[in-house]
Amino acid sequence: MITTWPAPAKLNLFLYITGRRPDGYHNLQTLFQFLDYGDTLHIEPDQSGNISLLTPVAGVSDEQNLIVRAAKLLKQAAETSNPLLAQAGARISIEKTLPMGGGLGGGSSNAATVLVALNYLWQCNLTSDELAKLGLQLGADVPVFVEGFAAFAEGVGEQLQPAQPEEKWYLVAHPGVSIGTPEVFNDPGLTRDTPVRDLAALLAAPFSNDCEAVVRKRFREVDELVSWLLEYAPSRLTGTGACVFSEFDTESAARQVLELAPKGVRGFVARGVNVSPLRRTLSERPATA
Ligand SMILES: C[C@@](CO)(OP(=O)(O)O)[C@H](O)COP(=O)(O)OP(=O)(O)OC[C@H]1O[C@@H](n2ccc(N)nc2=O)[C@H](O)[C@@H]1O
Ligand SMILES: Nc1ncnc2c1ncn2[C@@H]1O[C@H](COP(=O)(O)OP(=O)(O)O)[C@@H](O)[C@H]1O
Repeated sequence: MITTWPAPAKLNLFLYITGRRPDGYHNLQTLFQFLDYGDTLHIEPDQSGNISLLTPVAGVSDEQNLIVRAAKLLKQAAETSNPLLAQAGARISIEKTLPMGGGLGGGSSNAATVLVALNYLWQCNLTSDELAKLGLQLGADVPVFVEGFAAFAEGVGEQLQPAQPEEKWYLVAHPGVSIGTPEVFNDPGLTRDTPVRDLAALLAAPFSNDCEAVVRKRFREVDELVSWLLEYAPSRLTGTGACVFSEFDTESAARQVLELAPKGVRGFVARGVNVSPLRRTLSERPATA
């Protein structure tokens, strides 16, 4: 039977870089919230022993695709305690809506959805925390998508504590450029020494993103988009970009600004949600597949 699962986007409502680890990764303090908007995966479990992706993603080979890598990783991990899972297979297709390299976490969200969905469909019985730990091998953002609650994150993004930011409406705008995460983290001009603060202090201060200055400097398109949006609402970069978001109290206020968007700017309006659409979908399914 084909089953359908959401892979939502995330926003980094704030993002501060507090240091660089010996392995080159950066320590962060960031506030994640999900959007009620994203990709959709269709997954048909079978007994073929194979993982097939029926809809290749442009520019990403199947071996590199986080969808396929997540399915193989789960199968390998679950087989060690249940050899019957050697027969487990799946046919997966994706309706890709989220821009790649957009700072919306699309690839990480795809991986998390595959982990959560196949854990359910194959009845692997891994806990969310075990799945999140597996997911971290695929990307720093995967654990928050697996757990599925809005969270304050530290470490490289894997130390999570639940948070309840206000669920605002967002206009998310894409300036038409793709930005690789490593490109931003390798920039010599990046602020890497923001002092560590506790969550209460961070919530009380104006929210900002330490990546924004270098991204605006490197990409004129992002710089112009932020300047334009700031005329209407509080606006900033998500993750390492390229997307920029503006916050509004109502959907109609966000839509009014989207209608005025300059040529070349694509965008959408979505609600911020503290329980991810993936978690909601899972909780609505029968206890066993
Ligand atoms: C910084 C964030 C904020 O959400 O940016 P976005 O990618 O969403 O824009 C994420 O944590 C990114 O997570 P993710 O996209 O999964 O990154 P990964 O694949 O783990 O790492 C890609 C590369 O970025 C750098 N990197 C990533 C995360 C981190 N905390 N420090 C780093 O220095 C490393 O060079 C790494 O090789
Ligand atoms: N299923 C997938 N969807 C999107 N990107 C993927 C996927 N699998 C691997 N990738 C790779 O991950 C990179 C980051 O993509 P994405 O997560 O969408 O951006 P970001 O981390 O900026 O939010 C892409 O440029 C692509 O090379």
